[in-house]
Amino acid sequence: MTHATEASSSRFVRIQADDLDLQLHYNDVGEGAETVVMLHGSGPGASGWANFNRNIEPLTAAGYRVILMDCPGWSKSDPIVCRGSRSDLNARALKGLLDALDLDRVHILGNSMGGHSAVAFALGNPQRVGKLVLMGGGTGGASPFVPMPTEGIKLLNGLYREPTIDNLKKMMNVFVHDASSLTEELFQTRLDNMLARRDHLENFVASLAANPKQFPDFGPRLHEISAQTLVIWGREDRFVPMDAGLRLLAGLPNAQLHVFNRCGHWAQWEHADAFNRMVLDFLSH
Ligand SMILES: O=C(O)CCC(=O)/C=C/C=C(\O)C(=O)O
Repeated sequence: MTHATEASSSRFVRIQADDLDLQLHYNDVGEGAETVVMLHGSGPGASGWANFNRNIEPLTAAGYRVILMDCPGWSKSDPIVCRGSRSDLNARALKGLLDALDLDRVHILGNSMGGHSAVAFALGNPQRVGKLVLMGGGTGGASPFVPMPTEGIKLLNGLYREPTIDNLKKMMNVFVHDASSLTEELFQTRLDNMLARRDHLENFVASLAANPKQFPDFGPRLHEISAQTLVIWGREDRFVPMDAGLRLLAGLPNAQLHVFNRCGHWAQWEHADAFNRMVLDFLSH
């Protein structure tokens, strides 16, 4: 079997859905009767491939088709200033992508902003959702325990305003529990991704100025989602605190929660092997 690369799986599609008319970039890997869509987080330079490079192959090897959607305003997707709910904007973009690909029903795995967007999609399109996996995200809203914005989000916003290698390292050191796992190569790749699209960086800052609360609190509506949901969190998450995972567990009728010890905001990367086994088990039962 040949391994897919970012380049070999790179695709573009024009979506025209409601008031959205833009070009989206996505990666399409593997073949299978069931499809898992992966939605990345909101950091500068993030993309589906950057967030999930340790998770694609185990899923495709198990027989799933994996679609990595780059949200509007990230990577090779079109730029946008978001003045309303970014969770809902991404959900509309996902609906446009699934319509274009003729996919009726998919599982959705979302990281941070991707989790918020997966929940927004499930609320608007319940019949199109198989199972949900939410890591470090799923709803906005205040933490009862941790001052907000959190340390990680402050660093993330600072990096958007001043995209330097020093600010990138400060942010990434807070991403993970064990910063010794971060390599110079990883920093450089992420820096290159960021600086390749200064329009995305500027638009994110403009979006925050237009609406500081880009990710609404879905708490009051979580009970509407009947999809089986696996919520995964890092105990040392300094971006979106673990109590958000408890709010999801309390609100989603069919949710279970797994908390990794010694883990920051990137559970799918920091604990990739255990994460992949857990997701495969969850999807197949
Ligand atoms: O503000 C929030 O609730 C979401 C923050 C978020 O999505 C951060 C994600 C960061 C990454 O995963 C990344 O940049 O790779």
